[in-house]
Amino acid sequence: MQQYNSIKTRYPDALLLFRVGDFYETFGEDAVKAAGILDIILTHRNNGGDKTELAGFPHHALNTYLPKLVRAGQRVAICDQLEDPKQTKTIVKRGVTELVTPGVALNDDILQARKNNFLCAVHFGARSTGIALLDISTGEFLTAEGNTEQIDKLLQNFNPSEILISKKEKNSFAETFGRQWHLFLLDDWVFQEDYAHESLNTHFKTTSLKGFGVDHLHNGILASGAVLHYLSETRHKQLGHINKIQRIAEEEYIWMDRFTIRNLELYHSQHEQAVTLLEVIDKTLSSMGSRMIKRWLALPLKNIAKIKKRHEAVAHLVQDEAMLDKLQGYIKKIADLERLISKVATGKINPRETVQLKNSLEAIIPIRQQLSESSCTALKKLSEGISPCEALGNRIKEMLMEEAGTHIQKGDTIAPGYSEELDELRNLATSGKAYLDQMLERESERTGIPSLKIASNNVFGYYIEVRNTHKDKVPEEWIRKQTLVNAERYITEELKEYEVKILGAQERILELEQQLFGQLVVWMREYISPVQQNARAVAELDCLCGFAQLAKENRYVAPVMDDSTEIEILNGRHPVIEKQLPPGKDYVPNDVILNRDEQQIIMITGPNMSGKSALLRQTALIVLLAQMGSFVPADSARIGVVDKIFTRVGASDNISMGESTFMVEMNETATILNNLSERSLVLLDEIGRGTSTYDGISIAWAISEYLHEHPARAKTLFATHYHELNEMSATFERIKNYNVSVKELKDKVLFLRKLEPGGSEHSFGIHVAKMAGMPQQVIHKANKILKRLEQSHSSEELTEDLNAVQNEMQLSFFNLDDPLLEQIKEELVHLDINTLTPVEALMKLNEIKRMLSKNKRASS
Ligand SMILES: Nc1ncnc2c1ncn2[C@@H]1O[C@H](COP(=O)(O)OP(=O)(O)OP(=O)(O)O)[C@@H](O)[C@H]1O
Repeated sequence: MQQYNSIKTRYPDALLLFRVGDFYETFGEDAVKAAGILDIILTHRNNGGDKTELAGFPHHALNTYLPKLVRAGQRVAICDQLEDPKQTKTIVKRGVTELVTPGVALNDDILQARKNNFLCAVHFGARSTGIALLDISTGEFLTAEGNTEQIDKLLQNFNPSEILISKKEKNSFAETFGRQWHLFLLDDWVFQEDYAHESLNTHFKTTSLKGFGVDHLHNGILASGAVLHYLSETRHKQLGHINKIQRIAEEEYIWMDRFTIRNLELYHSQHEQAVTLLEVIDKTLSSMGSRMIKRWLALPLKNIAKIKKRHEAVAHLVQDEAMLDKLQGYIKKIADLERLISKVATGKINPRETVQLKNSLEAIIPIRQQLSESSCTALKKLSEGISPCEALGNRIKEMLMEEAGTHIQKGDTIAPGYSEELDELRNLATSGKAYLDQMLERESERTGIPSLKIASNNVFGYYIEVRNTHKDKVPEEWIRKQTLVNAERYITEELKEYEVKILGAQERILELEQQLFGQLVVWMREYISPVQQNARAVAELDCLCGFAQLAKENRYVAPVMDDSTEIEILNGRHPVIEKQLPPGKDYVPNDVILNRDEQQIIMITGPNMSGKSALLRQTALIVLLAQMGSFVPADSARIGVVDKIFTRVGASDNISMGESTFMVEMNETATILNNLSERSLVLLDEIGRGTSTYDGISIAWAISEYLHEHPARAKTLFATHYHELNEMSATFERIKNYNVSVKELKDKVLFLRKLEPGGSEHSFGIHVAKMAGMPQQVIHKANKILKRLEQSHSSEELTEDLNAVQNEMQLSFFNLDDPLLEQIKEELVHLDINTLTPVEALMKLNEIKRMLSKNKRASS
């Protein structure tokens, strides 16, 4: 216990698995935790009068229990015996050999094959925030810095399993990025410039970080240094596979903030059962491809040439079915090269995995051949990134048995013919049987005992067994060892000698096999870089083949990309909803045309459930798919490259942040309006519905007007219940009205789901309530109230009011004498100070401050 306590004090925040003989034991609080998580028995032992809790499991079950502990959020320190207990008379030396944490895991049972497992560090600087992300299982090491919104988006995209921050930043982190993350706090001194540079340069064996293009990222480097610090803290020393650090070049990818990522349900869904875009489009066959497609989805391209290259490859694969089949056949045979080569670096690869590595490299050779012969330049280019690593494959083939197992200690790993010494020893060990048979025959003849038997057991090794009837014929020199009911067992000098030889040979075989395998693994480290490169090429090819497969299965077409600012989608469909319609129901396709000169804002009205949201989302998803390099669900699509996609859904709940839903809605919309660009695509779904009707209409109107008048002329789809907004098209030339058509039957509504020019007259909310099975009385009453309301304040009156206001006071960006003053006045005039909470007041103040600083920037 003394030894245990001294080790435990060094790992106070980890659960310590303490190896005792064949068991891993946990004690005290750790035991209580482990017993709860693992559902194993909690016992007590008397520790000098004190009762200590105890729970343990057999050492060979580590791979079963360790993942459970880590998934439950535990950091687990594995404390092993560092010497052979047989060789020591005192207490066995023990030490922690690995600290496994949610973000630092190499064990296949903890990792998910088709997902990256990122460890992250975040550092708040004075002007920007730095982030570093590392997947130790693949060797990817990324860094970036930016404002908190950008960092937030990266956190959403990369979804790290563990985040390192300095102790003093704990609260600011939670306030800025939420409390859902698994944090680990580091001492403040870890985030120091000298220390970070030194750690990184020592690790990469460089003198400066210039070569990686990250040397200007001051805060990013601090975060990256913290990541490396944590790796050494967790006893990870062999990290040759982490051979570069890359900047996440955000400016190369479409900007989507976290609301958009969430609203579009790209890879997380808001409801448990809902299907995400990723689930529909991921047709990759390898884990490497699956991890890459997630990255492509998180970071869709803006560079037309790069996008076109992907489209070109997909088009080729769609056309050449035979090639697609062949390539996918080879991809299926390739194991997770990226993770296998990481295991080479960390020394954790086993013989079976090494053979898998060789077989995967063999499957790559025909891929390279196919690609290099292709007439498609994009595919041909991909072949150049593949290196056959023939020497590596050959060496493994020469050294290892094809059916080598997972445990080197079990032997049968090194192929015959590789080592003369090994072959001789094996001969000796296997020729034993014949030798024994010979001896048996000889002794039987000599003694005249017909039923002699040679066998062995753990107690006294090899023995000769003689049945009682022949006991008297046993020669004198045989030594009796055991008496059974019907027989006696003897050993002889010859048998003893033989045994020593055989056992010695077996021991030496194991030793030699381990030694040779160890040498092979060290030698393989030379190949880390080319194998990683191969892994990337296979992943990319897998994604492209997946896109081709997706296109073929779902009738997707190649989008035409250009650098105009127009979007023209003909008969576009929603990629996810179309897959979920019940049999016999077809998705109704629709055209969406947006541009900056004529049809900048489409105002879509239509009853609940008619398909407004679906139309908005499908437009964003089609753009996203196109810019990821995929074909799109439409008859045709021409897309001027988009640089930002914003989506906002009215009254989305965000109670966890402690803000009112309407406040959140307004905050989110404000972010959009402050970040518009000429290439932005804005989707507003029922913005304004989180408040009273008149408030809602007014806000929706003002937002639409702002978008229309803003010099960026961002392309916008605005779905709304407020048919009053249709009046805007009369005044604002680039706002066009459309409605999602329905057919009104006697007392029900038929959804036609076709987008048609023109507004709609009412909202049909009550029809939907009826469809939902609301009791008759409620429907009846609702209809009555609606009639009364319509009479007392008709929508025409409301529209007239709005128009009057419009004439009185047109929002303008340039015409007002002092637009800033006007804006601030607008902000404040409707405020009721008495009902304002302090937080709301602060936010208001912040908004005004932002206006001022924006104005200052614009004028300078
Ligand atoms: N074009 C379409 N073809 C076939 N089914 C569709 C289509 N568009 C939508 N749907 C179906 O209708 C359902 C409702 O669509 P959606 O949520 O877009 O309606 P909405 O008009 O936004 O409704 P609300 O105003 O209540 O939010 C979808 O879940 C989908 O099943």
